[in-house]
Amino acid sequence: MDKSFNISIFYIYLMSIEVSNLVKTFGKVVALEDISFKISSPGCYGILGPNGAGKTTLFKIMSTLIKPTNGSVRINDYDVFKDREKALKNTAFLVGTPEPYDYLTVKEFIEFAAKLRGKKVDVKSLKEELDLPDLRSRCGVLSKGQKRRVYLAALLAQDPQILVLDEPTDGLDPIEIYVIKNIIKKLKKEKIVVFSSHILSEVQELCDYIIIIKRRLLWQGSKEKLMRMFSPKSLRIEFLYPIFIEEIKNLIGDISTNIEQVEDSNRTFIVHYSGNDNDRQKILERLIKLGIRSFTDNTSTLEESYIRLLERFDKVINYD
Ligand SMILES: Nc1ncnc2c1ncn2[C@@H]1O[C@H](COP(=O)(O)OP(=O)(O)OP(=O)(O)O)[C@@H](O)[C@H]1O
Repeated sequence: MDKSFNISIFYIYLMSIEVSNLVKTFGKVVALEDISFKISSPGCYGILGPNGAGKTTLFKIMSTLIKPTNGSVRINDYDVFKDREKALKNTAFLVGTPEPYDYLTVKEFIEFAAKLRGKKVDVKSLKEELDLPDLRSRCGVLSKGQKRRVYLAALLAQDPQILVLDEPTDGLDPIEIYVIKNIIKKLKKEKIVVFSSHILSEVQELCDYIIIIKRRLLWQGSKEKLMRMFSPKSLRIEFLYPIFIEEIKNLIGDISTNIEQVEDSNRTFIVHYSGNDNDRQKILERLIKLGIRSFTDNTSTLEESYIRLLERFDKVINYD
């Protein structure tokens, strides 16, 4: 068997993050309550949750910045507190707003980061990839977005297997966001990228797997499954002639979960249904009697599924 193939299997096999029964309290505030999940293959993993849900607390524990009240985090099968050096050797964190050292030049800072991990770095190719500022500039004079890119470049220079990025695009301009998104898309093919952002279109674009926390773990699973389970499907139907909503209700009221009239139109309606293909077919067969001009399947967004999931859990979980 090809030797490089063997090595790459071994490399992938080693990558893992295992969070077990994690609890963190700050006095009376319970930030994390019994969180467990395991990540063990390359991809982009979105950690989502509303403000104060515990995401940063989780990342801080993973990076050993703070200790948990209970539970453990293992990275590449090493406990991050008991075997810190081995656990974090191939892991890079961008948590909070870390900044490169003011008095080092961009090149010096990136080389310094690589040296810390005993790696050689091609700073010029990183400059191209991340559209970095002049390598001779002192980091202290850079803008916020430039500093973020330089810091990210320094993390990449360490060639980690796992990257934990807490809101890496927060406060950046659209071009900078575009650059960082492209880097993540590239990295996730071979590495584990754990990523958090409040911009759910970004998460939808980048992440394959979603973990939602709100103090407790509310969801873990593929993005597709989340969107399938928490977004009822809908059809946008345009009729040939003006229609009263009651006429539609009379025909499909037993199948549709909700019918909305599109603003300023008495011909276009959004018909929500369970997502079942048979129901979709029945809706169209029955409404054809009213004269359909066109119809499209409305695609739902991750944001809609996320909001729906939180609403559902808020009804059953008492967070007080
Ligand atoms: N050092 C601390 N002392 C006291 N309470 C804290 C501390 N750090 C976090 N908390 C509390 O723990 C909870 C979780 O905060 P955390 O910053 O982890 O949330 P988050 O999901 O990252 O929020 P955001 O999306 O707003 O960044 C909040 O109620 C917060 O007030």
